[in-house]
Amino acid sequence: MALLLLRNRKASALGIPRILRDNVEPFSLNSEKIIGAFASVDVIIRSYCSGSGMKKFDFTDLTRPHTWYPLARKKVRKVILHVGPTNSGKTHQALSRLESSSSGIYCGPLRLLAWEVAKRLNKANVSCDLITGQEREEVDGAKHRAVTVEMADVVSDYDCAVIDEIQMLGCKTRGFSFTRALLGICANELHLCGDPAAVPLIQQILQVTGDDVKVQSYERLSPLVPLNVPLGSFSNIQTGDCIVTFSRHEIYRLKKAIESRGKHLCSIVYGSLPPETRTRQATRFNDASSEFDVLVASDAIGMGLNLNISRIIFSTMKKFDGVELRDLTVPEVKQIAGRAGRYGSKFPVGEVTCLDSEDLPLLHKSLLEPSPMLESAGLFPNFDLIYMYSRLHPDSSLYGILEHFLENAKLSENYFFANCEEVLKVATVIDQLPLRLHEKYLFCISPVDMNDDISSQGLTQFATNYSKKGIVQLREIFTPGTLQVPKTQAALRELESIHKVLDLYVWLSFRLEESFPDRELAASQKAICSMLIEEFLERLGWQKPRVKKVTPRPKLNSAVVSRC
Ligand SMILES: Nc1ncnc2c1ncn2[C@@H]1O[C@H](COP(=O)(O)OP(=O)(O)OP(=O)(O)O)[C@@H](O)[C@H]1O
Ligand SMILES: [Mg+2]
Repeated sequence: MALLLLRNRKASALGIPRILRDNVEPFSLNSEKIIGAFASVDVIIRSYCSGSGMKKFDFTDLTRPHTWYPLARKKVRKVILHVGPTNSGKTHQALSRLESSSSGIYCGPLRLLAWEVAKRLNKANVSCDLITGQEREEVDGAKHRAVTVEMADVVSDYDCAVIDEIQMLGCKTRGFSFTRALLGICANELHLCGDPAAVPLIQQILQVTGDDVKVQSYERLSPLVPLNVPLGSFSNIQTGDCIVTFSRHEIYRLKKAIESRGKHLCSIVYGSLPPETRTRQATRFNDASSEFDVLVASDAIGMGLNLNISRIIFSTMKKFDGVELRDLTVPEVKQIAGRAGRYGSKFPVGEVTCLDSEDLPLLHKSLLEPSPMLESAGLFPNFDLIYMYSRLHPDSSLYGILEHFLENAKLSENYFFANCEEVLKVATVIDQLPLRLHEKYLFCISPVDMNDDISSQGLTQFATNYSKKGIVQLREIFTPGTLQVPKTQAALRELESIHKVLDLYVWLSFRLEESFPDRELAASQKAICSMLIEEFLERLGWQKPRVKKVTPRPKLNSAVVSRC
């Protein structure tokens, strides 16, 4: 096994799932900025706590979050809400405006969407950087950037900004990053794309900012037809079908069941596949000349993506949400179904059905119902507030500070406090280490999956080594040259986890550059992981007994593996 596991396995029992995972950047942790910001924060604290006119400042008062972003508040932003059903051209319209702007930023919920946008802008000769928690692809002279929403920049001035899938501000875990982008981005024009269910809440939130808000409504560009007959049997699968399920085990089972009939080959997309593997699988499905003409996917395809899907088939209408097996919600059904028959794809009409007839009534009902109106948006204190609070309570652990915020935070009715259960779990581990507050905070918001043993051990090992030596060599936790094509599902799962640890190293290397010096090695090992996973996917299931016409891709070279 490539990872040298922790001696103390206790840490792995602390599960940190995916909450504030995709790198929240409410505070840029680069040393110069930290010192500068801390100095100004100290001035604020002194001014509140010194002298006879001392006034007690309540740092847990989060009722006026729009005041956290003074740069954005200097402008009256022209906010355009592009709302309508899926596949109605909302994002397209906002991107057209972004393309013609003198400078701009696109913020999306998925790396895949940010990639798509950077590609589109660069193709249109508008130089555009791609910035996600783990990637920085900078283009010379670029004045535009496509980012994942957690990387939204609230300290620069843009001509135009786009926040895609804005209804996600109601998401319990990631919502606060959308709120931060909504309140904090400083731009002349701010385009928000999403579900009409978010309109009243956004209008209410922006009442206090003084922005000029307009709503532009859209209709679906091509029809989406709910079918009255279920798929019934896999022998009815056709080219362009996408079958949706929510467990990894089911995805592999369905791929095998479809391919064993000898008519179709399946690409697969699910959340824990490395993002680059997901992109290649989706691209291969989209490519009309590829033999991979069917897609088996989880709801990882559910947001904003443009795929060549003719028919969505729900293999189930239930999903395990970490607590219980529940029915899919109306927005989930609409989002997923909305991937069929995208305008401009080779399928002008989209269809949607279920595998079993008993699921059809819920599908039909969900497609007819409007999404429930959003009532509040996520909020989380930025690092400045946490730091200020810590200065007044110097003995508090990060866990203690966060817990205090959680219990005492005062919010207006438009907001809810982000679910930070998972961050608290990391804080209990990190608080054991002799680290400064901002370092602890950084590890707490890193993209670690503490539900995953290997991933959580990776984080603990990185933080422990960092606290002891100030430098973390990748080789201390990872032995290059030991990666292999997985032969079993368990080995595949392990390789996916190793990919997550390498991804975490790369994430940390962008924030603690000198202390995590092996970014290139980690990135190259990550690439090898995804190639090996793809190798596994290709070997899996039934293969047509003839020469395959597959798009050339780098062959796995064992010499490369052992050299790295
Ligand atoms: N005016 C247009 N001209 C050409 N293509 C368009 C136009 N409007 C939309 N499209 C294309 O139609 C497809 C769907 O558009 P878009 O992605 O903007 O929809 P959307 O409303 O954002 O959907 P979703 O809610 O699923 O994100 C895209 O491939 C887009 O490029
Ligand atoms: Mg869109």
